[in-house]
Amino acid sequence: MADPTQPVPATTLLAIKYTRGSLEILDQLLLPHQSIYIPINDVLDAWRAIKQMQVRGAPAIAIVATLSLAVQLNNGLVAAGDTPDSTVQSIHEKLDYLVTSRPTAVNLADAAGKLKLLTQNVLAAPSPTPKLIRDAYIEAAEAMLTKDVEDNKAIGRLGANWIATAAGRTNDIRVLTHCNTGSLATASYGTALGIIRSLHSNLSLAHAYCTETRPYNQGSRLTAYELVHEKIPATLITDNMAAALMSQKDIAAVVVGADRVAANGDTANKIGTYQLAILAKFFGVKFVVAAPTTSVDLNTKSGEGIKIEHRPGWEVLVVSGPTVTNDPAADGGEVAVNVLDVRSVKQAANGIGVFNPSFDVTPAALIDAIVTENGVVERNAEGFFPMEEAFGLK
Ligand SMILES: CSC[C@H]1O[C@H](OP(=O)(O)O)[C@H](O)[C@@H]1O
Repeated sequence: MADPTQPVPATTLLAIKYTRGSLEILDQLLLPHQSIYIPINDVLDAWRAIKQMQVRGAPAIAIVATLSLAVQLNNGLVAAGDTPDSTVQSIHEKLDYLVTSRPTAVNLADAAGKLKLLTQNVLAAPSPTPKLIRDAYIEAAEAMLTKDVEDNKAIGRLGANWIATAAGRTNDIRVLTHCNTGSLATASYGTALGIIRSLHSNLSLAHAYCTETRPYNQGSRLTAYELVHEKIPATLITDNMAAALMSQKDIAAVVVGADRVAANGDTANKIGTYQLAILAKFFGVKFVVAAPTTSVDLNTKSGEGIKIEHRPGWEVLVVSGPTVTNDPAADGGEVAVNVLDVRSVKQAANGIGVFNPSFDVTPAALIDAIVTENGVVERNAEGFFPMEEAFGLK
C-alpha cells in the first residue's frame, strides 16, 4: 500500500473532489510534480486556498468557494437557535467574504449573487426553515458544479467549429494558448483548453503551443501538464517568443480564457493576453476568447470598469519547484527532479521594484470571437460584442 504521508507523482486532472459534506482540492501550487489533495472544510479554508492560488481559474474559484459553504452548512453551521433570518444573513455574509478573495474574475461574484437571491427567495416563501434554506443552498451550489462541465463541453465544440470554419479547413490547425484554462481551472474539461481538447478529439488539431505565462507559470506548470496528460501534440514557448512563433508557424488562432468579459466584449484575462491580441492582429491570426456566461458581466459596460488584481511582488522575484538532480546539458536535455525537495529561487536584483498586475484587459477591437456555452458572439457593425446575445437577451 502507498504511504499516505509521501507525495505521489502528479497523475490527475481533477481539481475539485466533492461529495455532499466533503470537499477536497488538488493543491495546484505543487503541480505538475505532485498530486496532493487538501481538505476544504469551511469558507475560511476556501478563502485562503483561493488567495494563495492553491485553486485558481475563474470557474474553479467560484465552484470551490460556493461548495465550501455548502460543506459548512451540511456539517453543522445551522445550529439550534438559528432562525430563517439569521441563517440567510449568515449565508450572505459568508458569500460576501468569499467574494473578497480575488476581485477580477466575475464568476464567484456571479455565483454568490445567484445564491443570495435563491436563499432570499426561500426566506420569502411560505414557512421557511433553516433546514429548507440550507438544503436549497446546497442543491444549487452542487448544480453549479455539474453545469460548469456541460458548459465547457459546449464551448469546446462551438469554438472548435468556429476556428475550423475561420481557417477554411478541418485539419492541420495550429493554435496558441495562454495561462491555464483546462480541467484544473474549471469543474472539468476547460474553456479555451476545452476548445483545444475538442479540436484534438475531432482530428482537426495539428499542434498546440502554450506560453509559460509568467509570473506564476500556469502555462508551463498546468497547461503543459494537461496537454501532456491528454497526449495532445504540444510545445511550450516563453512569453516573449509569441511574435517569433506567429511569424514562423501558420497559427490559425490564439485561444484564451477570460476572468471577466464586459458588456461590450472587452476582456480581462491573465496578464499577457493583451500583448498576444496585438500580435495576433498584426499577423492576421484569429483571436478567440472562450468564456462561460458566468464570466460575462453585463453590469460592467467596458474594460475600464474592471478592477484588476495586483499581487505581491515576490511572485515575480521568486520561482519555486523541486530541485534538479542531474545535469540536463550532459543528459541530452532530460531533467530529473526530487519532488520531496521543493525550493524557492530568486534571480532578480535586490532592491528592484515590481509591477505585478495579475490580469490585463484586451479591448474588444482586438477580439474576433467570444465563445460561450450558448453560442459564438462576433463583433457588430459598431465594433463591439453584443454580449446580451449570449444570454438570449438580443
Ligand atoms: C477558465 S480559467 C479563466 C482564467 O483564470 C485564470 O486566472 P488565475 O490563474 O489568476 O486564476 C486565467 O486568467 C484564465 O484565463
